Amino acid sequence: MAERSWTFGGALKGLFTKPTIDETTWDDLEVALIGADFGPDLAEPILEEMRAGVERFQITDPKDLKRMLRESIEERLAKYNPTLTLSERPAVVLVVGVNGVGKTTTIGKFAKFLRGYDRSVVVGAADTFRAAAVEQLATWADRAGASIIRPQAPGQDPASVAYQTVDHAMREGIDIAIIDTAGRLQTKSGLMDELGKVRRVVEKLSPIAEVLLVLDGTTGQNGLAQAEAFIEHAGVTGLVITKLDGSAKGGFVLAVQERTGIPIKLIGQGEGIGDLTGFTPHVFAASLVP
Ligand SMILES: Nc1nc2c(ncn2[C@@H]2O[C@H](COP(=O)(O)OP(=O)(O)OP(=O)(O)O)[C@@H](O)[C@H]2O)c(=O)[nH]1
Repeated sequence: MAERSWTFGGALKGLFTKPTIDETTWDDLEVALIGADFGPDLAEPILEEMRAGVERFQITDPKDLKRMLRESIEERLAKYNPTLTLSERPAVVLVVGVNGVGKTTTIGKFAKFLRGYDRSVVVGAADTFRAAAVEQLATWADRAGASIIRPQAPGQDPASVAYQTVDHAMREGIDIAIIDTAGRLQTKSGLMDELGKVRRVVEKLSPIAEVLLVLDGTTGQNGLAQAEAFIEHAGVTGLVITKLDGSAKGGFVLAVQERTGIPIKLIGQGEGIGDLTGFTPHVFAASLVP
């Protein structure tokens, strides 16, 4: 991840190469933070903290300010625990989020990621209304070396597919069951009812280990507004931020964690099957402020 290019790093470059810290430093830093989608709620306190630090430690070298910024971001990112809880057997993972954010791709990448740790995986295609979605998921499962439970007929009750997936995992001794869910229904309450039913039915067999909400990192704060219903109703335990490859919006990662109080657990950085990593605040902060 460290070798990825982050536009935010570029935005800060000119800033930290000036010979000394002056009044323009603060304007430039504010513009850079807002531009990188930290949002005003975070940009303000970070700026204040940096100003106070510069004063207190009599810092004049922009390089020292840069180090202080990186440390502050890391500390803020590390406030939540990014560890996935997958010790149950099977560990049931529900993946939720609106369509188009990269949910299917993430499930494929996640299955591959887990296979890399020698965990067996079954994915459940509980987004049953779109045949194309089932096929797309099947392709990813195949590439990842995971098995798949599909609906027997289009439009089959998503909860029954989810049930069959967990049941299959239990019978076959499969370590992880990842369940894809619908991202859009006619109404928000319909969607939440459906998710609620999936949960109840699955929980008859096994506790749910993780509910991962997938968010598109390029849509920033807007994307978060779209996902509000999931946060309120779906019992989300972790966030997955996708499409961060080459994104200028890396600050969104910190903003979304602070706004929701839900830890980031996975980061998607490309369309390839290997382009998913766990979330490591130290590495991420170093990528944001290189
Ligand atoms: N650059 C980049 N593209 C991604 C990433 N994750 C997903 N995508 C792309 O985003 C698009 C949508 O991804 P899907 O996985 O189909 O999204 P979805 O949420 O399942 O959407 P539906 O299939 O419409 O429900 C695809 O073109 C993916 O290749 C990522 O981390 N980086």
